[in-house]
Parts: sequence; C-alpha cells; structure tokens
Amino acid sequence: MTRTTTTVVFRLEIAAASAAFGAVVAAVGDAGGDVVALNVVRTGGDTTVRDVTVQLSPDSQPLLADRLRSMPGVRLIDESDSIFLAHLGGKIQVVPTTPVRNREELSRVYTPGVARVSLAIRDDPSKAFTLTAKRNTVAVVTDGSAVLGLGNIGPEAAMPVMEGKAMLFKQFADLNAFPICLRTQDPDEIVRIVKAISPGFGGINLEDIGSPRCFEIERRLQEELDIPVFHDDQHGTAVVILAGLINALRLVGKSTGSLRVVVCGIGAAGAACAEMLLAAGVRDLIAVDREGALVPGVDYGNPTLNRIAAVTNPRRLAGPLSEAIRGADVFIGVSGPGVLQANDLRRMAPDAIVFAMANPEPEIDPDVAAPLVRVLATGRSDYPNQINNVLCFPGIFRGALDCRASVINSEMKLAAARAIAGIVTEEELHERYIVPSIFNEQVVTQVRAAVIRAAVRTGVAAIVTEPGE
Ligand SMILES: NC(=O)c1ccc[n+]([C@@H]2O[C@H](COP(=O)([O-])OP(=O)(O)OC[C@H]3O[C@@H](n4cnc5c(N)ncnc54)[C@H](O)[C@@H]3O)[C@@H](O)[C@H]2O)c1
Ligand SMILES: O=C(O)C[C@H](O)C(=O)O
Ligand SMILES: [Mg+2]
Repeated sequence: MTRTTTTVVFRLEIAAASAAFGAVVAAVGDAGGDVVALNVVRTGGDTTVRDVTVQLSPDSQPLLADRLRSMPGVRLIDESDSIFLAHLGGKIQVVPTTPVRNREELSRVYTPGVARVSLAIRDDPSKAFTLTAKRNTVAVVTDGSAVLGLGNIGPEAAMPVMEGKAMLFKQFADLNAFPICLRTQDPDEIVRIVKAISPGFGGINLEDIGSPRCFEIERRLQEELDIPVFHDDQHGTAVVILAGLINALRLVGKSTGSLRVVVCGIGAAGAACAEMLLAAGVRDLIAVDREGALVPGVDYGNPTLNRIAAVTNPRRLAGPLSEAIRGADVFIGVSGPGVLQANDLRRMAPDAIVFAMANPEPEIDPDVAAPLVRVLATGRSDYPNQINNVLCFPGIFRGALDCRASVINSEMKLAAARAIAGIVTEEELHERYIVPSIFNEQVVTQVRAAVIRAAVRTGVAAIVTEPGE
C-alpha cells in the first residue's frame, strides 16, 4: 500500500564563502528526499537566503531539519510544509459575478439600482432565490465540538476543515459555501443563530457538531426552517457507507437481507449509518459503543443509544466488540483509532467487508487489516477505497438546491447512495475500487440527478428542473 510523501520548504541562510549548499543537497539525499525547487529569497554580501523545496517522507522531516541546524555555514530560518503553505491566508475567497469598473456599473450593482431589487424582494421574499446568491449558497455551520476525529477543538481550530468543505462545495458543485464557526456549544443558541442567519442561505450543512447535541440541533432546525438542513457527519457519511456496501456486496455476492453487520461507534455517523442500513434492507445489525453491543430495551442513559438499540440486535447479543463481531459479514467503524484488533477480523465470516472510517487514524491499521479481509475501506486518501462524505455532500446539496427542495429526506439519501454505487461499472468493480473517486465528474452529476428525481417523486421539490444525467 502507498504512503504519502510531504513537500517541505526549508528557508536557509547560507554563507557565501562556504560550500554549504552542496552539503545541503547531500543531506537531503541522505534523508531519502529530493530537492524539487530552489528559490533565492535574498542575496547579501556574505550570505544568501534560499527556499529549498524538498519532497521526502514525513518521518524524515525532523531528522533532516536537525541535520541542517547542525551544519556549519547554514542557518535554518524556517521550515514550512506544503500543507501549511496551502493554508496561508486561508483557502477561500468571495469573487464577484460581474465586474464593477465605472460609475455606471457601480450604480447598477449597488446604490441606487440595488434599492429597486431590495424592494422587489421585500414585496415577494421568494425572489431572493432568483435575485441573490441564496439559491447557490450553503452555510457550513460548526461549533467545533467534534472536528474530524480530533474532538472538541473549538471554533477557530475548526476553520481549516470548514474552509476545506467550502472549497469542495465550490469545486465539485459550484456552490458557494461559507464557514460559520460558532463560539457556542449551546443547542438553543446554535438553533437561534442558524435561524437568524438562514435568510442568506439556500441550505444549511451542519458539520462536526458532537453527538448527542447534533441530533436535537438538526431536528429543531429541520422543523423550523424551510430550506434543507443536513448534518453531513450523519447523513453524508451514511450515504457513502451505503454506496460502498452496495458495491462490496456486488463483489462478494451477498445480499443485504442475509447479512450480519456490526456498526461500531453510535455517535453522529454511526447512528445515521445504522438507520440507513436498516432502511436499505439490512436486518441483522448489531450496534456497538463503549458499553459493548447495544441490546434492545436496555436503558443506556443516552437517547441515541436507546433509539438505535431498540431497532437493532434482533439476536439480543450482549458483550464486547470482540464477541459482536464473531461471524459478522460486515464491520463498519465510525468510532476511534485502534478499536479493532487483528484477532477480531479473524472471527468474521468469509469474504469479510471492513470499513474502518475513523479520521485521521482508522479503527485498525489498514496494513494490518488488508490481508485479513476481502474488502477494506477507510476514510483516508492514501489508501484504496476512501469512503468520505465528500462523495455525497456536493451532489446532494446541488440537487436539493436546484429543485429547491424543502428538506433532504430518506428517499433522496437512498437515491444518492445508489447513484454513487452505480457509477462503478462491473468491469471496474474490484476489492480495491468499490467507490468512485470524487474527481470522477459523474459523481456530482449522477447524485444531483438522482436526488432531484427523488425530491420530485416525494413531493418536496418546489420547482420543476431538468435532472439531466
Ligand atoms: N470517513 C468519513 O467520511 C467520516 C465521516 C464522519 C465521521 N468520520 C469519523 O468517524 C468518527 C466518529 O465521528 P462522529 O462524528 O460520529 O463522532 P461522535 O463523537 O458523534 O461519535 C463517536 C462515537 O464513537 C464511540 N466510541 C468512541 N470510542 C469507542 C470505542 N473504543 N468503542 C466503541 N465506541 C466508541 C463514542 O462513544 C461515540 O458514540 C470520527 O473519527 C470521524 O472522523 C469519518
Ligand atoms: O471531513 C471529513 O473529511 C470527513 C468527516 O466529515 C469527518 O468529520 O471526519
Ligand atoms: Mg465532518
């Protein structure tokens, strides 16, 4: 399996009199890296400041930095890896749709011309969908409480992830998305704030809000707003998991009705995933959280665990994950790193399917798991079968906003899952290729079309639009 390299820019002050630059290049080679670019930042009398861009394995970066620091005639001023450089100044910007070059254009797009448009919207607020960016704009709202698998890291630290989501909305679905990172984790306040900002948005994508608060926040906003409210970590994840499972089952020749499935981590993603798999026809599903297998009727002191326990585990199996997984055809992990052991995989049924989706570290090291299962997927881009909600959220919002759906309902989500799965042809389908790449343009097009058709069929679309293909 492939491992990524990283690109690091070392800013070095090098004494002009010494042969230090040759020693720098030699040190890079010794560290297993390559010099891929070289820029002179400043030349003075005695020294030259250069940015030396190096590609190397992440483990070698600190070793190379130490070597550079100890090198005579060289001063390491700074090191910035390509990931940090890509974040300098943020990753998104607002771009006007029309230029403002002179007074005439100014008076058309701004005052006094704009006043007529405002009054038209005052008289008919639905015109906001045609005369403003509303129909093409999504709020990506977080409280920073469950960011990736990093936990409660707060609203500022959540910004890079939310900007990333906004980039993906734009790149893949041409939707404008704004990161809205809130300095509150109080559900009442979050609901109040999102309602208050909703006039400017065609849809609300809730992101990385911890469970169980995310369920209440989403439910209340769905009830109180007439635009789609979609908690990506619940439903986006569940949609892509189902898409991956549909294709993994095509490979192993098993059907949903006869499967034994274990879902581990009954938080935002896991609860939605369990519900979606049941809606798709899975009957024998055991939900596992820190307490072990959830058994119907037991009170876990947590409404989500109680709700999922009530509709799962028909064999009423109790005990830890290592017991629940015995004989399972499918393991889906949306819990945390290291939850799953190699021995657990050996207990699974033949042709085991394992989706270890905790980010950034999966439930089991993929290199350990791969030889023990038939199909392995993770949330990571550096391994095959990346199951990530980016396969869902751009297309599902594009479809919902284009037909002006009031909600994103179960039928739309199931349609999105089937559309994603359907993009992988029989010839392409393989243990290492069960979901398409987001860079496959069919993904957003097909998800959009399927979502529009499902919205129209279920009566939640406000306008007739061409689904296209
Ligand atoms: N690949 C993807 O697209 C994708 C999407 C969403 C979430 N995720 C990942 O899934 C994980 C969960 O995300 P979430 O938003 O549902 O978080 P969450 O905090 O809402 O839920 C996590 C759940 O896992 C449970 N859990 C933690 N450790 C456990 C253990 N050792 N055994 C059993 N249960 C355990 C917790 O009790 C909790 O119920 C995160 O790592 C997140 O990054 C991945
Ligand atoms: O953000 C991602 O890449 C996936 C998911 O939304 C997560 O929170 O882990
Ligand atoms: Mg998320």
